[in-house]
Amino acid sequence: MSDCDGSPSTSSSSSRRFALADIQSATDNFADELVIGQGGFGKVYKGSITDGETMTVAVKRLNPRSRQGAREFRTEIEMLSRFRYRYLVSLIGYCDEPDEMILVYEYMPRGNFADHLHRSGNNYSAPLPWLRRLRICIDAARGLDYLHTGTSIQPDRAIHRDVKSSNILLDDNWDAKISDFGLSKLGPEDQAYSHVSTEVKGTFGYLDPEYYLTRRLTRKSDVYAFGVVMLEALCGRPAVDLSADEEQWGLAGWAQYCIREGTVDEIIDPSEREEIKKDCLMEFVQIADECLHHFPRKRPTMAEVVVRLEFAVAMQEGKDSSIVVKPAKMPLTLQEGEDSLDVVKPAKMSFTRKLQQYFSRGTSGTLKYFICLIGTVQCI
Ligand SMILES: Nc1ncnc2c1ncn2[C@@H]1O[C@H](COP(=O)(O)OP(=O)(O)OP(=O)(O)O)[C@@H](O)[C@H]1O
Repeated sequence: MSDCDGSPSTSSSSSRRFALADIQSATDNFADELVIGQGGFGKVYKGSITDGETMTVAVKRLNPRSRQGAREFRTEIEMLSRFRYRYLVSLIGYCDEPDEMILVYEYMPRGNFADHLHRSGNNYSAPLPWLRRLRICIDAARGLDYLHTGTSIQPDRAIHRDVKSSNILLDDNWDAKISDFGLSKLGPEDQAYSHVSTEVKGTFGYLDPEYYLTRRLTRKSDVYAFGVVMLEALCGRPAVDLSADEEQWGLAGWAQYCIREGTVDEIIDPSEREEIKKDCLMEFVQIADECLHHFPRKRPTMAEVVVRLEFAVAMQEGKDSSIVVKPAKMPLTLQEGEDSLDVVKPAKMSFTRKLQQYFSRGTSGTLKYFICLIGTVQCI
């Protein structure tokens, strides 16, 4: 496959620019039988490119009538060329010609998380086991944490702005990756809580009410949307369901009401009800509830969410339940604008090892959290 002449029109030096003829041959000239999805951007095709070896890819072709348009096309290329990580879908290249805007991604054979949770689409076969749902949530949370905090090698930070279950894709091994960066915003630089003022964009059912009211976008809007995804994973219901009774139209509001009333058992996906262990359920529901906190500052960071979901997995697996680590109040003085960390729940001792592994990748935000946690654990 040959590169087009001319340099890319974005700063995407690490993504290839393809000729339209290459994409046409990869997708059998956009054959209908190769369509694997459809979003606001346009149709997505399964394709095959040969560059030395043959590789299966997903090809997203901009519908010229799409409202999303050229800006999001360029944002997607910019973001995915900058942010490369195992929990973010990889952009292989793009085609940018006068009448065509096309994105070429690694192919994710098991489709999106939403189809599996809501029993729709071609990829759905049987209800996902609870542990698989938990692990998918952890992978997605890691992807978002990376986006929010960067690393010492890759210091950029970003807010995704369209976190939802259909933007979590699954590979053959059920490993999950975040996709669809067309609405993402780079920055803010340092503080977990600093914001950018921007037009409200996203998807109904996942929109942070504070962002909607104030247009102040922070990473915590992604955290809110992630809380909705967690509820979808627990309940097997979509974020918005207009076929349900009126008070249940929005999953976030309905689930939070049930949590307050102590009736959360009733909204668990029936296929999971017998499977979920009680302490795991309590931890999971508490994390989701905190992600949906009305005040963005009170929501956890994605780094905290990752750690606490790992605790939830350990509880579900029933590992080392005799040794419990109980984090005390955080000893560090938080700087103006940083998130409160004193919401950490009791956790299991063996977990500190996993924590060390996790934090060894050395992101500044997560490292701070690790120091806080290790500094305060005590065995009981
Ligand atoms: N890399 C990929 N591998 C496999 N399937 C994919 C890939 N990218 C997208 N798809 C499939 O195509 C569908 C549509 O994707 P797309 O990102 O265009 O839309 P969306 O996120 O579902 O909706 P919207 O763009 O309106 O927010 C996805 O839900 C998924 O099922």
